[in-house]
Amino acid sequence: MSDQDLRVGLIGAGRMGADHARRIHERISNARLVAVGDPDIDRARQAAADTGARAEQDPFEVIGASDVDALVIASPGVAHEPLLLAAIERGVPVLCEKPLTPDSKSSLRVVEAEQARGKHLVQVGFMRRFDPEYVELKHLLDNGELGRALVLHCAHRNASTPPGFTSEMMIYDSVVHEFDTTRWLLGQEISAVSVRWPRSSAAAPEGLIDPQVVTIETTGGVLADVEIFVNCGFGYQVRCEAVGERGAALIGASGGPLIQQSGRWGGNVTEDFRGRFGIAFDEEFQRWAHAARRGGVDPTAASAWDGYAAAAACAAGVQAQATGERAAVELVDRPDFYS
Ligand SMILES: NC(=O)c1ccc[n+]([C@@H]2O[C@H](COP(=O)([O-])OP(=O)(O)OC[C@H]3O[C@@H](n4cnc5c(N)ncnc54)[C@H](O)[C@@H]3O)[C@@H](O)[C@H]2O)c1
Ligand SMILES: O[C@H]1[C@H](O)[C@@H](O)[C@H](O)[C@@H](O)[C@H]1O
Repeated sequence: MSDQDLRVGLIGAGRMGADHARRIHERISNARLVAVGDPDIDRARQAAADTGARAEQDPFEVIGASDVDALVIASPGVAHEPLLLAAIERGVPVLCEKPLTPDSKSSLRVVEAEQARGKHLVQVGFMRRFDPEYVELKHLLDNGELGRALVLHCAHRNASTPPGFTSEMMIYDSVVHEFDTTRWLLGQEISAVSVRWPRSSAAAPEGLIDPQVVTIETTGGVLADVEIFVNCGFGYQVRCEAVGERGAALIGASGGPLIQQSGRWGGNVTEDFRGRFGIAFDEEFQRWAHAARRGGVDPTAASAWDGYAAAAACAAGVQAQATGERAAVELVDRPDFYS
């Protein structure tokens, strides 16, 4: 620990926030956790325990604290907008968990507030951009080894959903990752979204149609299909196969080492995102801490604009889900500030 450390305030101390608290305390160099804010003070205390950080019930106390140099927001997506606007007003760098906000109008307000402040302060926690396999896939696409990309086949499976998880959340909380990876991998915007579904799994909670199949169209003429299955029961899987004119590449299909033991042959499936993307989260946070110590954001991470563009695709996805019709994505012109 040194006087030069980035002093981090964490907001939201649930599953993700508690994991980020440990990450900052144990693995991120030149950063230390100084405050944790959560309306559920017990959770704040639990996440702060053994880190030397204090716990606050009012998240805005953390945002306004003079000993906080930078913020991590890990409250639910519906709570992000007011927290982000307060952080931008204070002028501190913020790593906000995905989604930036659940809908495109509120995401646009965040983008406008950041522009008005005149400084890049917000980055969005689309951690797949830091996953070694995704990085390699992007490299293959960028250097043309697969030829021009034509199709992406994606599968996104969660073992189960927390209480209150809605059909819309399958889009703006889950498929939002594929909206971001599609834009990032291809360097193209999303132009339209369609959603269809097979018969629902008996394991789907009441009111949820699960799985669903989302089709993404891009401005460059690529099609991506996404199987989103959030109560698959067996674990966490995220796969992406890119098919190009001269080859195809698949990531996320291996389950680590091939094990033969006690009548069993095969690999492992991780329980949740913490196992599958642990390295990506660490890399994301280390680079963010480095940039935030200089008062800015990591240029390789998703910006507020990327968060807004993903939210606009989510809006089309939610509309397509409700109407059964293909929905076009409505996006404002990209300001020079984000070029
Ligand atoms: N990148 C990933 O793979 C990944 C994985 C899981 C969650 N997330 C994201 O992290 C965020 C949190 O998700 P989670 O699964 O930890 O949720 P969670 O429900 O487990 O925890 C959320 C916490 O935020 C607190 N909270 C609620 N309203 C708040 C407010 N206004 N201000 C501050 N705190 C508030 C709750 O009391 C709770 O402790 C979401 O944005 C989610 O999409 C990202
Ligand atoms: O909030 C979580 C998280 O973003 C996971 O990475 C994703 O797989 C889940 O579907 C989502 O609900």
